[in-house]
Amino acid sequence: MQWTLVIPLKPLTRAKSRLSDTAAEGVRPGLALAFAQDTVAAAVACAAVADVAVVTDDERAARELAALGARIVPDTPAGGLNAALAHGAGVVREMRPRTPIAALNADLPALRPMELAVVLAAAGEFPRAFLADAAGPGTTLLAAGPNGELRPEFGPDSRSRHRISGARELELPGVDSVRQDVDTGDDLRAALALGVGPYTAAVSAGLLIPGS
Ligand SMILES: Nc1nc2c(ncn2[C@@H]2O[C@H](COP(=O)(O)OP(=O)(O)OP(=O)(O)O)[C@@H](O)[C@H]2O)c(=O)[nH]1
Ligand SMILES: C=C(OP(=O)(O)O)C(=O)O
Repeated sequence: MQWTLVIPLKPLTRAKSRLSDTAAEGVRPGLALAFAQDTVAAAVACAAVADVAVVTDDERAARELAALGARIVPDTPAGGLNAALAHGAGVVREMRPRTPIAALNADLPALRPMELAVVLAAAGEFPRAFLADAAGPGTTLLAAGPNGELRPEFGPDSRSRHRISGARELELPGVDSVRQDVDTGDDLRAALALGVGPYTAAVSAGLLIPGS
């Protein structure tokens, strides 16, 4: 099965506010972009992925991520993460009516293409499925098969929201890189320990991260 991924990215100057104790205000936009670049590069390199659509209004991110092979979808004026994902999924389905779709967070700097392929193969067994984030209460990937709607419920407690919505939770060993999103300094240390991609490695080399 060949998937289309929908990756949401808010304007870089507003991104990653919970990293304020780890990265100064002037550094956070570049760090958020680096996370997205490593995420998109790994997604594009995944054998199970036919197309990557990034939903963003950020011009710099759009330029850099298009250069990696992503299709850019302008954000919806409705605003908010779930509206952006539903909008992106709608645009994708207009172009490819029966493509399976997976929403993927843009903050997975350790993402490995092989692990993403394992998660997508498992997701393909169910009409809707999701993967919890490494911290536990969140979600990093939500998938819908060829005939299913995404119905995203990202945000606080999205793991239980996705479970309640009827999506199947994927419990898989060996897919840490798909679960390790980065919201806090501790998350960044965990991602660096897994091994991040080249964009995040370059930017985080300039940060003094205690404990890393
Ligand atoms: N296109 C789009 N993406 C969004 C929007 N809100 C959040 N996102 C993206 O959704 C993912 C999770 O977002 P959040 O956890 O809310 O924001 P964040 O920038 O990762 O972190 P914080 O600022 O610390 O909350 C990230 O990839 C964001 O860039 C939105 O309104 N539009
Ligand atoms: C929006 C989510 O991600 P984050 O952990 O980045 O807030 C989520 O887990 O639903």
